[in-house]
Amino acid sequence: MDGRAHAPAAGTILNALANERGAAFAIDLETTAIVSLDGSEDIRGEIDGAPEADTALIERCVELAIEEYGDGVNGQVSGGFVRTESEVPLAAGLKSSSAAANATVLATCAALGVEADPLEACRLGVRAAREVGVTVTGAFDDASASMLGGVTVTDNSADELLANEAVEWDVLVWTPPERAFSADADVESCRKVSPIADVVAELALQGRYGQAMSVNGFAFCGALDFPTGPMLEALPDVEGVSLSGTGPSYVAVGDRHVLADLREEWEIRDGTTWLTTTRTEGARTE
Ligand SMILES: Nc1ncnc2c1ncn2[C@@H]1O[C@H](COP(=O)(O)OP(=O)(O)O)[C@@H](O)[C@H]1O
Ligand SMILES: O=C(O)C1=C[C@@H](OP(=O)(O)O)[C@@H](O)[C@H](O)C1
Repeated sequence: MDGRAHAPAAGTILNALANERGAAFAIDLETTAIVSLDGSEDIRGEIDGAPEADTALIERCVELAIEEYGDGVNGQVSGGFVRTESEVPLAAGLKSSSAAANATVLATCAALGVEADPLEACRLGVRAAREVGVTVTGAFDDASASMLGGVTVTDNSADELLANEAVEWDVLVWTPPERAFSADADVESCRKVSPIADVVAELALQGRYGQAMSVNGFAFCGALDFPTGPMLEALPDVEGVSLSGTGPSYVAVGDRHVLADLREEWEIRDGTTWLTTTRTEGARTE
């Protein structure tokens, strides 16, 4: 019993580490999960190109999805194999963990021959992320953007969707070579910027996403000690620019020509850039 699914990565509008409200947008770079289910005792995970990386998240996603949706298979399925392939690096602030969890839950459902409700499937992946400790708030903001596409604004304390809007933007992403695991982020420092995060949440709920992003970027570069230089290179010509998640990537949105010029500046530094777009379609089964 095999299944395959894809889920997009995402960029940040509001980091939820300050007050548990977050906002994110899906981008056109994706993670694929391939799941094979059988009657074996255990679930084995593999991450393409990252043999040392922790596979607990995707293994727990398969396990929870079998528990939740496996009724019809009458004990024929107890274990299996899951493999992810990703266009974005892990722990770079581009929500690879949310994309991997969504793709894995949907691929498991496909293997079981079940069509899951997208938000239910998304909350299952968030539960797995909490259980294996790869998240601070559960990151329902990132997970819902990846599952539904477009922009989402959420309350991660209740895994509640506050807004979801399809947007068509050009997007520039820069990922430096370093990695920053969300679970290691300085949460106490992020909580200090919660009055600013409240303003960002209001801007996001009014649909003023670009301004929200830029305010978020300055606040969280300060809280997490990332440079504001890449933001100042982008402003004032872009619509919005921010540190994405807990870093180290930055994302900018705006006119494609402006982003192409900005890419030349960001490319002077080490790392990788992508000139891409938002995704209005979220995760999907093949
Ligand atoms: N493509 C992937 N496949 C499987 N697990 C992944 C993948 N990407 C991330 N993860 C899991 O999520 C953890 C990193 O999560 P996090 O620090 O939130 O990074 P990100 O910003 O990329 O989501 C990894 O240690 C790994 O357990
Ligand atoms: O673990 C978490 O609760 C979160 C991690 C951050 O994202 P990254 O995983 O991209 O760093 C942040 O943007 C998000 O709002 C909440």
